[in-house]
Amino acid sequence: MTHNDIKWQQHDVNAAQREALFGHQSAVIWFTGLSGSGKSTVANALEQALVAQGKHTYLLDGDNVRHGLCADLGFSAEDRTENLRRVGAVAGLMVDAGLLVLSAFISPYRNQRELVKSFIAPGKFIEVHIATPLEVCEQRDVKGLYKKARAGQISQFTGISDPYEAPQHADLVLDTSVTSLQDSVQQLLALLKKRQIIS
Ligand SMILES: Nc1ncnc2c1ncn2[C@@H]1O[C@H](COP(=O)(O)OS(=O)(=O)O)[C@@H](OP(=O)(O)O)[C@H]1O
Ligand SMILES: Nc1ncnc2c1ncn2[C@@H]1O[C@H](COP(=O)(O)OP(=O)(O)O)[C@@H](O)[C@H]1O
Repeated sequence: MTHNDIKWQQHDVNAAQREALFGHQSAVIWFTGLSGSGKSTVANALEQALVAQGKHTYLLDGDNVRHGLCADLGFSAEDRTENLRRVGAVAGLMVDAGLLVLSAFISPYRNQRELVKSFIAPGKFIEVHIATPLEVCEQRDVKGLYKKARAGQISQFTGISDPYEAPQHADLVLDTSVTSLQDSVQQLLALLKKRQIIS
């Protein structure tokens, strides 16, 4: 496929104007971690806190995106990369629209997270590692998937039969086995303020 015949269209309304209308910066708060680590729970609570402050948000969640935009994809390394490429592109558009985007994807490989970051304007990609230990995630087994993975009923399950490459330079690391949900949200709000994304 070649894009030589497709030219980028410049529009007159830009991201900075949309941000000004919303009264806050746009950014992506990218949660990465094992299944059951707490990505969705923390992202959901942060979104509630941001909306309560009048911020404009959208939460992209792996489980939900895989019902639509990425319904054709599985869990091979290639499919996960394509899943995250599409989500990265969508998140980039949402940032351009002026939104605070929260995302909850395992995103297990460093190069996949770098790919996502490449879609986002510089300084607007905040990586949050939900570093809850595997033993705790497995004990929680929110969806019964670890049990199935251990029984060999699910292949390529992250942490069991597929790798998880922890971020080396995350903007924030939260372990939900020792940090309360309320504390996680407070730490995230403080980080967004420090980065001057929200006031
Ligand atoms: N093989 C395998 N490995 C990991 N996870 C699996 C697998 N099969 C199904 N699931 C369920 O799919 C959810 C992960 O989807 P993601 O889109 O976040 O994964 S990825 O970023 O593309 O790796 C994940 O959701 P969370 O538990 O919310 O993380 C699982 O519920
Ligand atoms: N301090 C905490 N922070 C976030 N989640 C917690 C915490 N303590 C227990 N949990 C539980 O852990 C589970 C995390 O599941 P979930 O958010 O779906 O994880 P993920 O999206 O990473 O798969 C939920 O059942 C949640 O109630």
